[in-house]
Formats: sequence, structure tokens, C-alpha cells
Amino acid sequence: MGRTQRKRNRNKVRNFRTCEECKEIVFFNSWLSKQGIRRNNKLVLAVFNETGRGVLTKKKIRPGEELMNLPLNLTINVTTILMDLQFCNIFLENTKLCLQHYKHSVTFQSLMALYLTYLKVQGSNSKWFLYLESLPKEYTTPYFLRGDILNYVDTDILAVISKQKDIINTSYCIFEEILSSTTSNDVTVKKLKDYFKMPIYEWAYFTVNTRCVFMDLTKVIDLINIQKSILNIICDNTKISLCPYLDMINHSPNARNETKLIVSSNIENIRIANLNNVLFTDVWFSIFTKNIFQPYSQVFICYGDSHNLKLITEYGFFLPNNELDFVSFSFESVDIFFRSQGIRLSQDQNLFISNHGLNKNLYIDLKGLSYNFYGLLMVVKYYYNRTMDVSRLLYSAAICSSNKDLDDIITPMVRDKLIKLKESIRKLESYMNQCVITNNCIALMSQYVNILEKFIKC
Ligand SMILES: C[S@@+](CC[C@H](N)C(=O)[O-])C[C@H]1O[C@@H](n2cnc3c(N)ncnc32)[C@H](O)[C@@H]1O
Repeated sequence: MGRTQRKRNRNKVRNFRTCEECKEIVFFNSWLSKQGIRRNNKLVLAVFNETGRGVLTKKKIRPGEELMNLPLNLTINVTTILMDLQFCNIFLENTKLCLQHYKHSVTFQSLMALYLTYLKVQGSNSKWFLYLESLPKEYTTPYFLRGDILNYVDTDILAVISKQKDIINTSYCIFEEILSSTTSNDVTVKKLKDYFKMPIYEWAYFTVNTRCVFMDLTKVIDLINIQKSILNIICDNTKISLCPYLDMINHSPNARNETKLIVSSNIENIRIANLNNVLFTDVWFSIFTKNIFQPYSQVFICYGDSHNLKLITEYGFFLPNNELDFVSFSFESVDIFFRSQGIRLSQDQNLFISNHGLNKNLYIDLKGLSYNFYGLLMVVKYYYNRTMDVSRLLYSAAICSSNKDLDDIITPMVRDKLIKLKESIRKLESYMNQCVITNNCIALMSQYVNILEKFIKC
């Protein structure tokens, strides 16, 4: 086949457009090169019909190939924050003893979000300006849904949004207090006091949420003795990092990849007080793929095994035919249903249920009842049956086989859930100006309908 024919064939099936001529991307690419990124030269940024912006390979990629390799100082991680003394002074030069007063009170993700707003306020004076410009302007997680639409969204989605709102509101208030009591005279800090508003903080929070990668720096720096550093205010670990360009790669559940921190031998357990940028010019963060990618196809990585509830609420997208999806039921709602059917669990049954953890992880997926749900129904049906030993049954293979008698106990509850789901989907579909977020919620709720209908039919 000649070159022209090959090109024609390629064009016929194109499901993307490259963005090599887009000004923002040209600037971003040349900034990345100046900062010392080493990337596979087969890769370019493109916009795909199915997934939006992502990474395209122009030539075949084979298992074991490195996709890119970033010097540590081209990523925004815990050391970036600790080495930014003006930023740290927001907390250290303060009328409040912030490190004690706010000890363990915010997540590292929240601190990263504050740091992003601090970088953003610096505009083109920041080293990260072109990176920040390359980021999406808005996100498609249901957190951003309008209040009236939320009335029809499934309770599982609402529960995640509610947790996110809690974390974001609490940390926002804490940062507002800290900013109002800082005595730092730094110009950027002064600007940040006016600039720090909820919408920009929410944008920053979801930038971190949707784009961070796992990066463990515990061998490189001493993160045990942190009492005198601003890390004293965080309540979890610091193992996330923003990695320009790497964070342009979209997710596929079939992708397999590995990351590696390449560190020269003399860099080990550095104390926070001794951190400096030069040390990290020789630490690299590298990502390899274990897949084959054909020429002119999209390159994917896997963000972790994820069901759609997680994908839509944390990342803002939905994957059709996701085998990992499930419909969950709280023990409280199941117990209310039992009572409505005249089933009252005795004290002994309740004790058995909680001792065996059968009041948690109650769900139905495409394969049927979860182990715990099955166990719970066994307790309901056979606990007082002298010919059955429920404890033994729980640990035997019998638990996994389907049992129509047990399924039938909860069929009315499942039917009821189906009616509610379908009614909510109908309401959501009737909204004018459908957006990606509502469509994702509808897609997930329709998947729940599939799962429950399959359960009833079996
Ligand atoms: C790490 S970023 C990847 C780059 C991103 N597409 C961009 O334009 O900057 C993660 C985000 O990409 C999108 N994404 C990732 N994988 C996807 C997929 N398989 N389908 C649709 N969107 C996807 C989601 O919006 C997600 O929050």
C-alpha cells in the first residue's frame, strides 16, 4: 500500500482532530520541553469524538514502552508546596498558631486546591501559568448540578455529592479564616485574600480530584517529622501529585500501566528544612504502558478499577457496559422493608447480623446478590430452622449459588426501587438543555434499572 492510500485509509476512520495548531497547546508544548519533560515522540494531544481531549499516538506503541518521564520539579507535589516559602508563610506568619489550631483538620487534596488558587492568582508571573491555562475551565462531576435537578438524582450519587460538599465547605471556611488572620505582607498573598472565593476553590478542588496521580515520595523526604511544617494541618497522606501532560491521558479499564520514581542514590529521607529544588532535578517520575496501541489510536491508562458511580462522581464521565456497577441498599432501608412485610428481626438475629458484618455491603450487581445480602436473607429465612446451620452455610459454597426463595423475599423492594428509578429518569430526561452531567446521571440510573430488571427476571 502506498503512502497516499495509507493516509486515505487513516483519514476514513478518523475519530479525532489534532490540536497541534491550537495556540494554547503550542505554548504548553514548548513550555513542557523547556522544563525538561522526556516524552515518547510518537505522542501528540488530540480531541477525540468519544472522550474529548486526550493523547494520540502517531506510531505503534508496544508493551514496555515508556510514555513519558517528568523531572520531579515539573510536577506539583508535596515538596513543591513545602519549598514555596511565601505560601507556607500564610500559615506561619499568622496571628493564630495555625499548625496547632488547625492540626489534622484538612485533607492534603484541599491543601493542594488552595495551592492551585495561590498559583492561579499569580497569572503569567507563575512558573505554572501555561500549565494552568491548559486545564479544563469547568468540570462535569454531579457536584456542579443545579439544586432542582438534584431532586431526581439517585441517592447513591447524592450521598457522594454530600460528602464532597462537606469536605469542600469545611476546608474553604478554614482557609478563609487562615487567610484573614495571616500577617504575611507578600503581594500574592494579599491578592489571594480577595481572589479566594468558592467558585475558584471548587474549580481547584476538582482539578486535583480529576487529574492527580498517585506518587509516593516517602522514601525521598522525611514525612514523619512534620509537626513544624504546614503538613501538621493535614489529616491524611500526601501521596498525590499533579503531572502536566501525563494528566492529559484518558482512562480505559483495559489499560495496564506502571509508574516508577527514578531517584539517584544520595537522595533519601531528606528533612523538610533541607528541601531545595536543585536536589530534585535528578528525580524522575516515569510511566510505562503494558499495552499495544496502534498508530493513530488513543493512548489510555487505567485510573484504577472503577464502577460508574465513582467515575461519574469523581471524574465526571460514564463507561457503558461496566461490569463493576452495582445497586446498593442500606441495612436500615432493608430493615424498614422487612417490617413492612411483617418480618421482625429478633435480638439474636440482629446480633448475628452485626457480628458477621451482614448489615454492610448489601448490593445487587449483574451477577445477583452480594455475599452479605445473601447472608442477611439466609438469617431472615433459616435462622430458626432446626435443619439448617446458618453459620456453616455462610462459610460454605452454598452461599454463592442462587436461591429463588431468598431472592423472592426482597423482590417487592426491588420492584419499588425500579419504579422510583424509572420515574426519576423520566423527570431528568424531561429537563430542557440536557448537559453532560445530567446525561451521566441518567446513564448510571439506567444501568441500575438494567441490573435490577435482570435480577427480577432470573
Ligand atoms: C486526567 S484527565 C484526562 C484529560 C482530560 N480529558 C482533559 O481534557 O484534560 C481526566 C478527565 O478526562 C476525562 N476522561 C478520562 N477518561 C475518559 C473516558 N474514558 N471517557 C470520557 N472522558 C474521560 C474526564 O473528564 C476526566 O475527569
